[in-house]
Amino acid sequence: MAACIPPGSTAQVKAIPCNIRKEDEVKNLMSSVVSEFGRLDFLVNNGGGQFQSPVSMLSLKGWNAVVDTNLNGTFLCLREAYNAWMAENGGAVVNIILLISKGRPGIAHSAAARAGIDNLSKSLAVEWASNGIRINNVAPGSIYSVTAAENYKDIGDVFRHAIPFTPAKRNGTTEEVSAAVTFLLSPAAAFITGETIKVDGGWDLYQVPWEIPEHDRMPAYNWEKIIEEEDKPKAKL
Ligand SMILES: CCCCCCCCC/C=C/C(=O)SCCNC(=O)CCNC(=O)[C@H](O)C(C)(C)COP(=O)(O)OP(=O)(O)OC[C@H]1O[C@@H](n2cnc3c(N)ncnc32)[C@H](O)[C@@H]1OP(=O)(O)O
Ligand SMILES: NC(=O)C1=CN([C@@H]2O[C@H](COP(=O)(O)OP(=O)(O)OC[C@H]3O[C@@H](n4cnc5c(N)ncnc54)[C@H](OP(=O)(O)O)[C@@H]3O)[C@@H](O)[C@H]2O)C=CC1
Repeated sequence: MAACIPPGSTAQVKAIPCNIRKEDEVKNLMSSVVSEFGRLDFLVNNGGGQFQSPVSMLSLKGWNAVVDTNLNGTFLCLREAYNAWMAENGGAVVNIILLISKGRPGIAHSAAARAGIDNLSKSLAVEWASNGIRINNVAPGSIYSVTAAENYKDIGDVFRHAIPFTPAKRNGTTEEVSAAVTFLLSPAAAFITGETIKVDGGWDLYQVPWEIPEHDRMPAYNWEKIIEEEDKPKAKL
């Protein structure tokens, strides 16, 4: 990242290790930023992820790991950024979530956690408005990155698989996500809070990439049969 800073710029980059699941590490991260740079104007909650699994196969430990990372980690970062700086001085926050409007079969644990973040953002957009804090979400579609591809290599090429489900017929880029994040943090979004921007090439409006096997396990509602059952003599207790 430091190598990307143009010569002559006053921008600085500093890495501070932090596991967002650890309360003390999150507290240290936020207070270190304030003591090092004197302010904390923006927070982007980007850390997150999941593994693919049908819910029926999920252990509680696996569910907890994903909820802890995505929902609890975001909560801790929000609360500590507020305590360390934003309560007194305002700020702008962007949470990176998932496309969730149609559920996310296959990664339901993460979708549930991200839906929690989506709703948390709406609550905080109101709770923290008088502190001068705006909070929004970005929901990426299928965005190719070397690190994400490496994470899913065991279950096939998920990024190639996503292309037919994306009206734009391609994956997005990390720069296209950053553009939306930068907009939401900027004064250009001064009147936007509690909102989610999808950066998905139209994915969310299109199909859900989940095959439902043919089945007849959902019988139609049958009025006559219900009346018949109700007319039968009931057992006396
Ligand atoms: C439709 C198709 C969509 C396919 C998916 C397509 C998604 C595309 C859109 C989204 C893209 C992205 O998000 S890109 C982001 C890419 N990066 C990531 O996703 C990072 C993923 N990794 C993580 O965040 C973390 O490792 C995380 C998953 C939260 C687990 O945290 P921990 O390290 O603490 O947990 P672990 O100790 O590894 O595991 C705890 C338990 O979790 C379960 N567990 C962990 N990894 C597992 C795995 N691969 N398969 C099964 N179960 C697993 C086991 O029960 C583990 O217990 P034991 O059995 O006892 O070990
Ligand atoms: N790529 C895509 O198509 C999509 C991505 N997203 C989301 O976008 C975000 C960025 O993902 P992407 O860049 O693609 O993939 P990456 O795997 O590169 O990014 C995930 C990041 O989260 C960090 N992270 C995970 N757990 C923790 C933790 N406990 N504490 C601190 N940091 C943590 C990882 O850190 P480290 O490298 O140190 O492990 C990594 O930098 C994630 O939230 C992801 O779920 C959402 C939809 C689609």
